[in-house]
Amino acid sequence: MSPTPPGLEIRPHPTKGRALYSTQSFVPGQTIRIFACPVLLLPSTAHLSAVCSYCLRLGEPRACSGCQAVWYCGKACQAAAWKSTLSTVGHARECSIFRKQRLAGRPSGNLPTPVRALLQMLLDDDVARVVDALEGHVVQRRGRNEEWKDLQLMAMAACAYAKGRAEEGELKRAVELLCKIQTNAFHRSDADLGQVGIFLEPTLAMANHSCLPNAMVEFSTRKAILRAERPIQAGEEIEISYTDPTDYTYPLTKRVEALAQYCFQCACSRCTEDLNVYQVCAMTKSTTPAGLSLVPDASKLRAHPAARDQAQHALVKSMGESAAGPIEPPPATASLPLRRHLLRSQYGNCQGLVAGELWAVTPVPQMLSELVMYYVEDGNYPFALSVACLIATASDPSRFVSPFHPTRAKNLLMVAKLLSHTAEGTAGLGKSVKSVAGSVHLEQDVQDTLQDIDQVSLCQMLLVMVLRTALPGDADDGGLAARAREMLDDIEQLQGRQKELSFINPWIEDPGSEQSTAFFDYAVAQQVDALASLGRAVLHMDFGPDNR
Ligand SMILES: C[S@@+](CC[C@H](N)C(=O)[O-])C[C@H]1O[C@@H](n2cnc3c(N)ncnc32)[C@H](O)[C@@H]1O
Repeated sequence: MSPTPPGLEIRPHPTKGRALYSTQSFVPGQTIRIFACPVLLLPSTAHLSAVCSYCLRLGEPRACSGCQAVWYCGKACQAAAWKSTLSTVGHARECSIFRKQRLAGRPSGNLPTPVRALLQMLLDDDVARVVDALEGHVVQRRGRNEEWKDLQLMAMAACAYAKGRAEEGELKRAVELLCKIQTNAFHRSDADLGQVGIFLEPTLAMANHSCLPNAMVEFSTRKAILRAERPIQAGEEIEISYTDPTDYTYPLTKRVEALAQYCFQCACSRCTEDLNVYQVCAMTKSTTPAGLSLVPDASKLRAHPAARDQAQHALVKSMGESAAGPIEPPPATASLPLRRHLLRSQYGNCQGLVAGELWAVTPVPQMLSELVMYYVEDGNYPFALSVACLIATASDPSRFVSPFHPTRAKNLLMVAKLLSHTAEGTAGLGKSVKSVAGSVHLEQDVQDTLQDIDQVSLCQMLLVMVLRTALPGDADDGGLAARAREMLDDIEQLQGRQKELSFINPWIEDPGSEQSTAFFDYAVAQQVDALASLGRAVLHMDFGPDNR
């Protein structure tokens, strides 16, 4: 294994095997380490023709003319991917194999992701040796019949591709390598695209899991960036979440299910005491710098009744567990009326949570995101905006205490994007609200609120917040920050905003000053809160019990 980079140390842990420890302190949002030399980085099969196989950027990549099983966004990425490096296997080694298979009428573009990953290991002993040193839980996995059969089938397929026919010993080694890949590879996801591939780097693979993590992993092109989510002291273990890319707030049973593939039981206090999101939020000391959170007064978040009240806690537990099962995003091809119908029934399942103002309890935030998409597709931007504000104020800050959490940044950007639509003209606004709403008062309220708000300034300040919480360099790598920067550039071109800028610029320069804090509260926090209140009313009117 390569030497551990500075700032980090790998040491044995009394119960978790090895662990990653920090050798210095880190503040929330700070980059702990960038891992730019993965031993494995490839798109998942479902995304093969949608992202570049080298940089994993979304686009319209073109298939390699040799094998037609791998796609690149341009010549530079194709050339960079061709040769092996010290850490990764070059495409040259697999291309000839894929080409032969294609000529024999067996296209390789639909091989399962783990088979393609294992094939790379089998083609390069140096890379395989690095993976050999990792934990694979081979014995436990052998005891799980179905999983073991799948692993053997995939190993046979990879061996057949690599060598034609495998000896028993080779097959055994292939299965073991596959176990190690399954235990240590990350689902390479980003806030925008979800899971688009897998990423494996041996030092990062030493990070253990907690449902109360103090660090997070974000991906940008070929890099994984380990970032502090909470304050970390020198000597402390660095723990990340292994469950659903950016979400460790699922109900306990769902988390246990998700962690089964790693063959351990989590013993963090979220698990052992079955704490709900509000309890975790209440016990987390927040040190959010000014100008980063839509709920600057964290004591408001900590005071949620579900953090203290036993009856509310019981409600969160029973309703959260029972409602979390049925929430599935509607099929991409579903018509708007069908989506509306599905959302109605999901809203009905979540009624107890909604009535208790438990907006941060899974699956409510996921359902709210679906509702935003529904209103967007229906062209009703004001309603979409009001529900997005509800997510940004009543769901996200309680679920993810750190304002640097990528889900929070993603939803802030969503609010900003929707504001850019609603700000476009009050005529369009009136039309779109009226065409959908059933209540004259609510239509009027939404219109009045939006007309009272300086939507352009609000949008500008939210974009500045997105950039403040984004990864350094993200704007150059085409991530969320790139889009925020582009929108901000457009706003900065607008003429005649001297008066607004005389307030906004001092806030940008010194968000912590008394004047800036008061301005932020008035211009951002209160306005988003007002829209979020309308979001509650919109949902009640459109999806509530009277409308089913
Ligand atoms: C990606 S590896 C992490 C490094 C690992 N500890 C090692 O020694 O190689 C994942 C494995 O670490 C162990 N692990 C991770 N988080 C754990 C936790 N919270 N409690 C116990 N074991 C854990 C499990 O064996 C899991 O399959």
